Amino acid sequence: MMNTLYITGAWQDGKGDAFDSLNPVTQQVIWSGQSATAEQVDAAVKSARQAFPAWATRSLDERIAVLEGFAAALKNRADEIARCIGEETGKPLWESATEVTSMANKVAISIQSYRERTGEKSGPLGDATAVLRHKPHGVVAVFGPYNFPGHLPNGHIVPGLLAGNTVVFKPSELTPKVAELTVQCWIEAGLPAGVLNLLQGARDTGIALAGHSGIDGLFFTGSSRTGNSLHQQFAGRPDKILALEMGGNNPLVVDQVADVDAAVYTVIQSAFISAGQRCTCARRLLVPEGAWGDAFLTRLVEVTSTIQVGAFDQQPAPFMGSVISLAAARALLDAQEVMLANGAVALLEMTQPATQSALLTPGIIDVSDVFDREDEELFGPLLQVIRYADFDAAIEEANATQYGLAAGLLSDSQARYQQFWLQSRAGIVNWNKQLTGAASTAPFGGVGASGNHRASAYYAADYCAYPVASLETETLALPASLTPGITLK
Ligand SMILES: NC(=O)C1=CN([C@@H]2O[C@H](COP(=O)(O)OP(=O)(O)OC[C@H]3O[C@@H](n4cnc5c(N)ncnc54)[C@H](O)[C@@H]3O)[C@@H](O)[C@H]2O)C=CC1
Ligand SMILES: O=C(O)CCC(=O)N[C@@H](CCC(=O)O)C(=O)O
Repeated sequence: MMNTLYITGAWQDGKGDAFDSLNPVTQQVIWSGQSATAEQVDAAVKSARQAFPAWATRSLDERIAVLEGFAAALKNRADEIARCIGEETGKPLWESATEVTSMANKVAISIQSYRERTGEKSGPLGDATAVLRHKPHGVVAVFGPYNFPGHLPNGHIVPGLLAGNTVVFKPSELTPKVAELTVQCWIEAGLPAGVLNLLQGARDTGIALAGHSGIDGLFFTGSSRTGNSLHQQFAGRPDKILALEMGGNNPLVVDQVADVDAAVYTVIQSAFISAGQRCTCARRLLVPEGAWGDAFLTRLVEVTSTIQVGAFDQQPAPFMGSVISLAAARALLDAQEVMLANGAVALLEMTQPATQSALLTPGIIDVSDVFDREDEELFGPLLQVIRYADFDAAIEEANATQYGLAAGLLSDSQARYQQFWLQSRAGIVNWNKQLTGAASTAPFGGVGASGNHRASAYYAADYCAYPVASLETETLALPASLTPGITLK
């Protein structure tokens, strides 16, 4: 147990509670360490503060060179990092590899976005020049979730550093090893000491970092519950920037389409990729009442029951790996049990083939007759079906959520899509495409309980810097005509 925190360019032991990271399928310990204490949180924030002026005043090209070095380090170690993601989260290797690619691609996309959204602009205004430039906030905390332990914190860290901020990174306590490897790549890229600091730990470490008076902002990806408590912690601090990317209870509406198998495939990609552990996953599938809807569901269940579930390195490769932990598996099974007790019908029951492994088989349950359905995100491979009488009712049901991250329609009718797009309240609205797999070249964020109007991905540049408007002229001179009431004698 050593060297798990990275502060002022040096690895050091955590002095707080000990914790382990487990392979969710085998329960083998793959990382052990101790969390940061409040003193170590303080040291990390001070380290970032000290490093800030020099990093912020480096030229953009110098910062870009370090970022490009980081992308190169990721590519050099791509197999090792993908393996680590697979081992720590349970994600199949093919999928973990795409996560590393997304991390490396984030660099070029962030540079383009920085130039386009927060670059420099100028033009004549009267006898002066009006200039728009952007400045970094200072020291920012980045909090990551476990489901994309590399890609999602990276989506805050890369644009944050590019803009000139220094960072204190607190990854999920369920994925400390991926975070450690990521920081090693930054070190290989030559990032100066103090510019990025790593604090390992769980909720208490997070609370200490979020409440530290020395941070200028916090960029968060995680659950709505944690995001809400951070928002409360930031109450009365309009001087600090808070970007919250949170969960969803995403609807996918199926209309009576011609290509049933294409619809089935798209539903599976939306609901069960990453074992249902994406914030964009479809949680509620809205299917028309009647014979066509019955036949569609029969086919969906038939194909879903053939989905291969297995360990991250199983060959041939599975489509779905495990959920993150035995505790998460238990909570999902309990939630299914409660819904079944409340009148839901299992079309395909989600099961746990082995009690000491977090592998779950995909489940589909019809909750149409459940009275007072809970509007909660169930973060796993459990899809809830709701039957609808007509298209207006489907849209009403789709919007019946406190969240507003993603919503989708599978339909052969453009007119229906236009209606759906106009009436949907969500930050991602797709037509005949899976809900998951959003592009980093587009903004990414939700409304309602899914976010606080600070979209990430391509728009992350916006919350990483603030605009400074200047009126400039090299010569200080009197105007041609003076304002009435002033006399210069
Ligand atoms: N909108 C988006 O971009 C995305 C949202 N998510 C959401 O993330 C969730 C899954 O990730 P989890 O790791 O379970 O999220 P989580 O909210 O449990 O944890 C996220 C981070 O916050 C920390 N944390 C937990 N409680 C805290 C507290 N009270 N104060 C400060 N920090 C605290 C955790 O240690 C972790 O680093 C899902 O709800 C999912 O929908 C995941 C990916 C993308
Ligand atoms: O952040 C980006 O660069 C683009 C958004 C993205 O990658 N979204 C993914 C993952 C979101 C999640 O964890 O759930 C997606 O839409 O599948």
